[in-house]
Amino acid sequence: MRGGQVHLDRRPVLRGVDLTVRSGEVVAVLGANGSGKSTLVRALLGLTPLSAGSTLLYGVPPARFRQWWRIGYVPQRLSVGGGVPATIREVVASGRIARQSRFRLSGAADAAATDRALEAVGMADRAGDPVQALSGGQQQRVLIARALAGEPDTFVMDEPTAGVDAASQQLLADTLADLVSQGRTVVLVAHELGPLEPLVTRAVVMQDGCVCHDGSPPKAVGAHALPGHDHVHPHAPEKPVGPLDWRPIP
Ligand SMILES: Nc1ncnc2c1ncn2[C@@H]1O[C@H](COP(=O)(O)OP(=O)(O)OP(=O)(O)O)[C@@H](O)[C@H]1O
Repeated sequence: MRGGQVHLDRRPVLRGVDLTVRSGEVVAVLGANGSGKSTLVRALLGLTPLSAGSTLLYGVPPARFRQWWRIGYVPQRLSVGGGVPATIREVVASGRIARQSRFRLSGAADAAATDRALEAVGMADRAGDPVQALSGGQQQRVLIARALAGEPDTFVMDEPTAGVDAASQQLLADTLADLVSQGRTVVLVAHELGPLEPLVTRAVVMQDGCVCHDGSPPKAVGAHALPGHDHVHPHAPEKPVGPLDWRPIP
């Protein structure tokens, strides 16, 4: 992206962003609520139109880009079934569509990739269940599996671990670590990196529609020590008081 600007409701939401993601990088897009993280990744992919500047996917403007199988996008918001009754397996298998054509419909390779993706998110035993019956975190795992099934070169994931339990977060981290070791590229939006933290090679921090930091990821602090971090944790435990908090005076 060069000089990328986005206006939503006539309000500037991206204010001139320059960002080049190179092959094999694992980029974490961090920042406070409303700083423009989701808008940035959507605009990078051409899903949200720019009001100024330009963006290229593998060197091609989104409107002319034809190799969509190379990109696996995991949106932030759920609506996996889109209101249409569908099983988990059907949604995950739809991740193969960009690889299919009028001349080559679904085959054995598609079924195998769908099976691997279901396995990777721990959903193989529920493949026949309707997606509508799943919790938010489970639906998020289905969206991740859909992207995995497409076997893309680049994953663009908007808060892939939001609402996802710790075991599934670790499963995702292990799967991504494998893919990264094979040279895949990852761009992920996150509030908390959690188990994904060791994978991250570069942090891009958004603040009020601008990139305010682009470089090495913070060490072992998640997003909390970064500028612009001010989001609220409604369920954050109170600091313990009493005997547990007691420390000897040196
Ligand atoms: N469809 C829309 N119309 C108008 N304003 C929007 C729209 N979508 C997002 N915005 C505004 O754009 C700004 C950036 O939103 P965005 O979702 O990109 O932020 P974010 O950093 O991803 O936030 P969060 O961490 O809460 O997901 C916010 O102020 C938001 O209110």
